[in-house]
Amino acid sequence: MLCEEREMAKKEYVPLFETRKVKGRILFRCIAASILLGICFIIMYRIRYFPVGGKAERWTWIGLFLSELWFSFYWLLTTVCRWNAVIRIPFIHRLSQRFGKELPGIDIFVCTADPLIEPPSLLVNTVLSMMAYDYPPEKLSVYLSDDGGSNLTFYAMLEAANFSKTWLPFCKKFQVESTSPEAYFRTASELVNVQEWLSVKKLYEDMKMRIETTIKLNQILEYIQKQHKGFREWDFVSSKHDHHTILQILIDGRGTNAADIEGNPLPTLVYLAREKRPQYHHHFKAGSMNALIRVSSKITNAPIILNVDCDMYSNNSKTIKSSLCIFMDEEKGDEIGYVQFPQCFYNLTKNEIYGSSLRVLLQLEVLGFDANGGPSYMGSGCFHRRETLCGKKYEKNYKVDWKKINDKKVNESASVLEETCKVLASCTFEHNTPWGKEMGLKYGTPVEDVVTGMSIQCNGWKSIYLNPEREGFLGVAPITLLQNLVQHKRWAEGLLQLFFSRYCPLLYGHRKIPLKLQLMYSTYKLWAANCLATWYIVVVPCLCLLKGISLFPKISSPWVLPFVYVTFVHRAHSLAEFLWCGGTFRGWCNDQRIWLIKRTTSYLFAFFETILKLLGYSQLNFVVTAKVADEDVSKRYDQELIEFGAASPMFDIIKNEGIHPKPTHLAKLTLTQNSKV
Ligand SMILES: O=c1ccn([C@@H]2O[C@H](COP(=O)(O)OP(=O)(O)O[C@H]3O[C@H](CO)[C@@H](O)[C@H](O)[C@H]3O)[C@@H](O)[C@H]2O)c(=O)[nH]1
Ligand SMILES: [Mn+2]
Repeated sequence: MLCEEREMAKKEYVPLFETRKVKGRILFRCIAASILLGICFIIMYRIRYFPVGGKAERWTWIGLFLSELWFSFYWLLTTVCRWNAVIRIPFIHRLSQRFGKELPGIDIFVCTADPLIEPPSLLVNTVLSMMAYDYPPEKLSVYLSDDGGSNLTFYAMLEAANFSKTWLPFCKKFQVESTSPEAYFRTASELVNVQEWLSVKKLYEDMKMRIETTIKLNQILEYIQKQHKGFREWDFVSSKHDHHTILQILIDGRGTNAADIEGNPLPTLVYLAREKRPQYHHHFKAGSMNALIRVSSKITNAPIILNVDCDMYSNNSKTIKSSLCIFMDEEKGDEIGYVQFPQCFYNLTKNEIYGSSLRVLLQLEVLGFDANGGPSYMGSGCFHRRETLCGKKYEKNYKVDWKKINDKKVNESASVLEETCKVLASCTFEHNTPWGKEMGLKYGTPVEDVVTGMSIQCNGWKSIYLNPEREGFLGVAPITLLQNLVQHKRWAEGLLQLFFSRYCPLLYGHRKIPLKLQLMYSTYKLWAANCLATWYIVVVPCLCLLKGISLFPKISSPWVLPFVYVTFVHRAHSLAEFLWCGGTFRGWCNDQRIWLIKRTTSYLFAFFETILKLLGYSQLNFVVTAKVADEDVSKRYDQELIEFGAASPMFDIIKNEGIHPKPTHLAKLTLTQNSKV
């Protein structure tokens, strides 16, 4: 009988999302096979023609051979990433039909760390865009974690809470996209209703001006301070590194006071600055996320958590619903731990001078992850199941009863919650608990996202990648060369450290995730390790040319063919991929240049710092990427000029490198470069 019922249910089942295979994989596999053949010939050549002459010849030959072997191995890893690929298509209308009023609560976590390099006006836009999702407001809550512990940020949030009363009904009425006011007023070409449009725009601009003036003044005027009890908390704050927990529920979505100008309910909005004391490590973003997980569990406790960086505003009001199509699919949804959206950027220029769109990675390679267990967690634009994030292991036949989850109610008043939840965000709360290890985001690494995602997959969950045509989230890509290199150094270093830790995908993931996924993770974790072989190839053959040592076959020899073939086809394939992902030819050339620069600077520094850390000589650190720049810098960025900005040892390296051998060339590059090199 039961069996029959199940059969019936199966027949009626209409999926909420669909999986499609990416085309062109057979062609790719043929190309890969031909490159592999070429590599075999190169290896044969290296062995057969091993020089018998001088010592220098032999050693340089061995060095080159090892570099080539490394590159071949690395190429194999990248080929695994591309072997199969899938895309997912959610059916939002089916979700609404089927679940109507039974949609689950969503807690949105936004993290910020510093009001100077992550301006509150940017943050306000992110928060407003999140509050304006096309989703029942009583089921939506936005939590901000302020690691800067700044009353300026708090003030900006109050302004956001206030403006949301006008902004949300406006978005709803005119179906605004994007729901970030800044982005909307920057790009909206059509005036929906001139009067209303202008008045909301004016309200927004006034608010922005008030926030920016306050930031410039660097203090909150007295009359503003009187408007909210929360400001009094700062009377006891000595510095951003030394203060108690500040928790303020700015909008209590359950209350009757929480209504917009048209009387509709508003989402809950919470401000949290967790406790900080100099003697306790705060574990950067992972620490603040874990504090948010605990605090939110007592206030709204939504079963799904969306996490974004402070600059990543929502660009698509349907994003929550698309992600729910995955989680709530009756057949495949229950095994999904998280749904990741790509990190897209609104400030990219046409030819992406710094290659910061990560185009091929986000549009192609990650589809390979998805075909083999799921994408890595990328820190922003990711929907998690709360229990998965808290360390729950997947059990076969696990089923969520969405109705039951919806029924939880919290009765305490906002002010009681503010007091009772403080302890959850204190420095000592996590002592002798599994937080940071088995629960929540993992500590001890600057790439908490990657390791947390991988451990969720090792707990038996799958993940899914959604990349809708209209981007789900848009953020700020770093706009100077140094910012780019420093960001990549943080990533490469964090990833390599993981490779040498107990979280090495080959060991930690053994028998828990598919082998292919283990190898894909390794590709990223070994980014930094590329620096040595790259340096060798950049420097040694040139020196050998000067010394008359021959390392490659003569043009007339047939052995030259595999070298030419592999180089040419490999690069042509890379170009084709780049264009397929929507890039330009020049963009690809820029990407190649930045690729070489990164490999010889960021990765080199990351490599040696990892070794120092392994030996215990260096400490963990997280350099937050700036999200503002002065006007001149932005202008040069728009003109696609490389910005060197502050001095850095990384630049000394570029100066001496093969790409631009003459220092004068570098100076010229600074001033006049327009990506022609
Ligand atoms: O002590 C800290 C440091 C950072 N952050 C926040 O973490 C986010 C990411 O920092 P950012 O400097 O923008 O790093 P990115 O390199 O742009 O971010 C990517 O890489 C990080 C790991 O290296 C992940 O944490 C991010 O989610 C991911 O988007 C920002 O919102 C910060 O405000 C904190 O909350 N506390
Ligand atoms: Mn960022």
